[in-house]
Formats: sequence, C-alpha cells, structure tokens
Amino acid sequence: MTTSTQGNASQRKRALPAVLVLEDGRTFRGRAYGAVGVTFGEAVFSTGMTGYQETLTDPSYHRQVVVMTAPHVGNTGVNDEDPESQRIWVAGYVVRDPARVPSNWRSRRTLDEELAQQGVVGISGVDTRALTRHLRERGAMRVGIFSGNALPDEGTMLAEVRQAPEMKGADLSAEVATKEPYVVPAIGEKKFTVAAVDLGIKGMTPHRMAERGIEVHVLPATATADEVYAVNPDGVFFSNGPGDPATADHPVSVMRTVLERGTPLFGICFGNQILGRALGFGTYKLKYGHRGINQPVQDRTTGKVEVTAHNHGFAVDAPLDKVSETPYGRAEVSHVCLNDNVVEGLQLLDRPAFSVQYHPEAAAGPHDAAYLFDRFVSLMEGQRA
Ligand SMILES: NC(=O)CC[C@H](N)C(=O)O
Repeated sequence: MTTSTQGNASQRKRALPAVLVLEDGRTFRGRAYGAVGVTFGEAVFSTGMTGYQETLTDPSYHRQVVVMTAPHVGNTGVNDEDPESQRIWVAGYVVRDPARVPSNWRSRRTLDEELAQQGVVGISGVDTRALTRHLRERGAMRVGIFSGNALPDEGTMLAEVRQAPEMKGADLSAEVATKEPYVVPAIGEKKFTVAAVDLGIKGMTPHRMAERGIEVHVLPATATADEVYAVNPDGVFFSNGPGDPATADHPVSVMRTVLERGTPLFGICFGNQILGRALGFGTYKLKYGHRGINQPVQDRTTGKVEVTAHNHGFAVDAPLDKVSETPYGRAEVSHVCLNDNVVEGLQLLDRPAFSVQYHPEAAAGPHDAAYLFDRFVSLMEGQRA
C-alpha cells in the first residue's frame, strides 16, 4: 500500500510537510519521516517505550500504521541484531519527536534512514497523545499518511483513505509467511522435532524453542496436515500473524487434524485465535487492541500475574468462568488480561494443547512468560513417557 520517492537528504526531507488523515476525517499535520510518499493502513497505537525495531519488523503489523505513544523514538538507532524478520512490515510509522542523533554502541544507521531505505512512509511532529486518545475513543480505523510538497486537498486524501482495505476480513498470512520450509537447528543436544506453521512468525520464536533442544521445521502458512506430519513432529506450533482470524480457515482445518491425532500443540497470538476457532469459539475485533510490552496477564492455572508483550487487534470469544465442552474434550480459558478481561490463553483438559494470545518470545518485552515454552516441552515429554 506504499508508494514512495526516496533518497532525500534527511535535513531537506525533515522540512517537507506531511499529513495524517483518519477515515473519520480527523487530520494531524507534521513532517515527513522515513520515505516520502503515500501510505494507507489500519491506525493502531503501541505503548512500548523500547523495542521499536522488533515492532517494525514483526510481520503481524503488516498493513498497520503504528502510532508510538512513547514521545522519543529512534534514540538507539538501528542495529543488525534486533529485527524479528527480514524487513520492516508496518505500513506506516507515526512518531512525535524523532531522535536527531542516535546513540548506542550497536547502532549502524538512523531509524529515519532505515525507514527511507525500506520505503516506509512515516510522519513526525504529530501530537501522538491526542491521536492515541482519539483512537482509544473511536477505535482503530483506516488512515493515510501523505508527505511531500505537492499534497492533494483534504477531500481527495480522505476519499483515498476510505477506499483502502479494512483489517476486518483481511487474509494476510500467506503474504508474510515463508514460501519455502526451513529448519532452525536445536541448540545443543536435539531432544524434539517441532513443525511450526508460519503465519507471520517472529525470529525469536523458533530461537526460544531451539534453546530448549527443539529442532524447528518452519513451514509455509499453506502447509497441509500431511506436510506437517511429514517432518515426524513431536509437537506442532502455530505462530502469530497479521489479519483477521475469521479468514484463517486453512490453518484451522490443519489444527483440527493435529487435535484429532493428539499431538502436543502450542499456539501464539494468531495461533491462539486459530485454536479458539478450531474448538468452536468465535473471534471478534477489539475496539483498539493491545499493543505494547507491559500488559498484565493472569495465568489462572497458577494464579500468577505476569507482565507481557502484546500485539493483537482481535480476540477469542470464550466463556471465562466455565469449562467448555468442545469436539476435542474440555477446554478452558487459562489466561486473562487484567486490564479488560480479554481472553489471553486457552488450554484443553483432555488433550495436550494450549495457546496464548500474547508473546512469550518477548521480542521486545519482559521475559515473565518464558515458562510457556517449557510447558510445551513438558507436553512433548509427557507424550513420550
Ligand atoms: N500478533 C498476532 O498474531 C496478531 C493476530 C491478529 N492478526 C490480531 O491482530 O489479533
């Protein structure tokens, strides 16, 4: 959704005007940041004060224009170690006060340069607090960023924003997932093989498994159940990913086969929504979603509260206070967000399967939820015993 003209010197570009137009007609004026041009997407806000590289490169942000609530962005520049995938996926980037001079021992270039080089249109100088409050009150909505000297009139820009595709009903996993299978080897002694269905996986996720002696076979989003079982997996994993889970019919049907066969199963984020659907629950769009790295979640199986990383705009509609009968036995809500009681995890009581709506891989974010990878390992050990 992005068109851009690049290569302007940062100084010169910074003076170029930019305007952000929301689909309800509210506009914010600022300056060009990153690539100069036009972009459209769903406007969402992220409250993480650090970890912008991980946010930008998380494939779940495909087609979203991310508003940073932290006022200073780009302070530590861009390094070559922190990306979660091969490229920036956000459709646009909105910041208040970008760093003029980044400072960090790992920094290789400025964030402005990186965004420009990857053709990502952004805007700076925006009152991101006012914009975030607007999105919180009115909900996530479509947005356009237009930058450069020859901007169309506001009516034209608004009409273009209203023609952009909505996030509801978007089927995006295949656009971001690997086309070819690949293997992430176990670190140290290999103990298990996992088939990981890539719906938009972040690099840290297979790494967290590899650290636990798991050889991870990452498979395209279009992988069939036969392809999953061809790697002879001890467990099957379904990743995070962009888009509306209501469109994910194919992974839901693959997951049902995994549930029928009783193979240990773990899902993260989109994977949690797919487990919800596989069990017969619905999914729905949250008003403005959860995005950030300090969301309180309670693990109801232990009572413990953990501080967690989130990036989701949809959620599973499952009863919080009762065990549900499903085609695969009893299921319950294992985790809940303490801010708003949104379902943050599911577990089956009669089969080795569970999932969480948030990000235990913690890239970026606190490591409180790392135990979930150990839980997956325990399920696989239990299956062997
Ligand atoms: N990070 C994710 O997997 C997000 C899942 C889904 N696209 C949502 O927005 O809810």
